[in-house]
Amino acid sequence: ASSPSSDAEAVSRFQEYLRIDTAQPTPDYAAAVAFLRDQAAAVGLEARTLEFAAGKPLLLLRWPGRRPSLPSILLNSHTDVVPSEPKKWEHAPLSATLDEASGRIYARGSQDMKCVGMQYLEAIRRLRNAGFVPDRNIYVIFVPDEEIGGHEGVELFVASKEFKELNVGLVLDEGLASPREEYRVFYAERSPWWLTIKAKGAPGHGAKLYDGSAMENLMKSVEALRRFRTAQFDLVKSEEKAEGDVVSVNFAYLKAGTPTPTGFVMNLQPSEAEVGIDIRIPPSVHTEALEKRLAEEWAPSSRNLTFEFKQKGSVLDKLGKPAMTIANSSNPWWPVFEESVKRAGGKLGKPEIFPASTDARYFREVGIPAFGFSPMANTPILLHDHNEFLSKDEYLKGIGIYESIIKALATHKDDGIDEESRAEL
Ligand SMILES: CSCC[C@H](NC(C)=O)C(=O)O
Ligand SMILES: [Zn+2]
Ligand SMILES: [Zn+2]
Repeated sequence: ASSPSSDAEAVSRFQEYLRIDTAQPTPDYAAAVAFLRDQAAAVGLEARTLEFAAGKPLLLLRWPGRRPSLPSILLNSHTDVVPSEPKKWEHAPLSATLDEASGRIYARGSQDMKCVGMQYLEAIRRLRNAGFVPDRNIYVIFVPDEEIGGHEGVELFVASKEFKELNVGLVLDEGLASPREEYRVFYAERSPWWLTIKAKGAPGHGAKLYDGSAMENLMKSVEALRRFRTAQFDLVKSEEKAEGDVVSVNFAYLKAGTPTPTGFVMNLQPSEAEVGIDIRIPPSVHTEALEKRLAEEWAPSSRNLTFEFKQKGSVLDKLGKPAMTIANSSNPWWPVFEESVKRAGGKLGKPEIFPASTDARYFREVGIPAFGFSPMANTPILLHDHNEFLSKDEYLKGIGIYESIIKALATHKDDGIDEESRAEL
């Protein structure tokens, strides 16, 4: 159970974690893992640091269950965060300032997703203090590199023998804050495509109108992609489709021109131009069809354009079907999860497709069910934004929610989850 003094301690542990600079592209993973190992020791969990890529540690914690042959629960969080523009924040993003008047804790990672990692540990601390012993093994992992695609983090972990030995039955990973009273829960996600389109073209005088300049070639692509973007966005605005059910297109950067020490040459049409694009594709959309449009319509070689994928995620399982976790009672884990949230006083919205990307896709791809969930209600969605914050009270409420979830998931019942194990007995 919580008390005012234990709550204050939990909040200051959260702030301590937030103050460790794990921003991409140079996250201090060593400091994060050292801090988390201390936390794990204090909670009484076994710890192993695994390193599937040099300098990118993955911390694996274990709370042994009474019946270790049962499928286990894996609680995932990533230790890295996205960079920030400190000057544009009200409180420095590494300060983890607790604004006394509003109760908000400002920090990069306060929503995405240092909150969740620490809430898992705090919930386990409370359950252990109350004498609870899980039936299943409970694993907690703190993983690197999620924000840059997870290739040297969870992608390698899922392929490892260490992972197979865990016999994972269900994964919990990150969700999103909810401005409403209902928590959001996610059963699938869109595929991430990060790509560059490069244009070449004839250089020339800035006063001359001519066809085939690099900028003209590129802007035609940008215009076509914008038309597609508008059509998709209109479906969301008219509430015909949810955010996770349309293709999103956003421009990350534009690069062109001939630089000078003070700016750019203005009367010279450049011979090269480039745009960076972030595209997210729902599981229901055929990526082959989109790739065809990319090659023929958005970046045709006939207009001197080339494209390159920087990230080309897929959300397909081994059979080539969209990797989705069933979020109804035909998946025996679902009612256990759903009821445990309710029991702790939480309300759950309708399960959704996550609009961005998470490491959960790597687990779903190998057939392991995964729910995306971050218990932050009554909170604006500020991940990757300036002034990311989470209120102290929501943070503490989330610990109680995880206490209930972990307790329920850890407990073996005759609910269909452990049919195979029962047959063995
Ligand atoms: C392509 S992996 C990047 C992961 C990141 N996840 C979140 C939740 O912000 C994203 O969607 O951009
Ligand atoms: Zn995240
Ligand atoms: Zn993120």
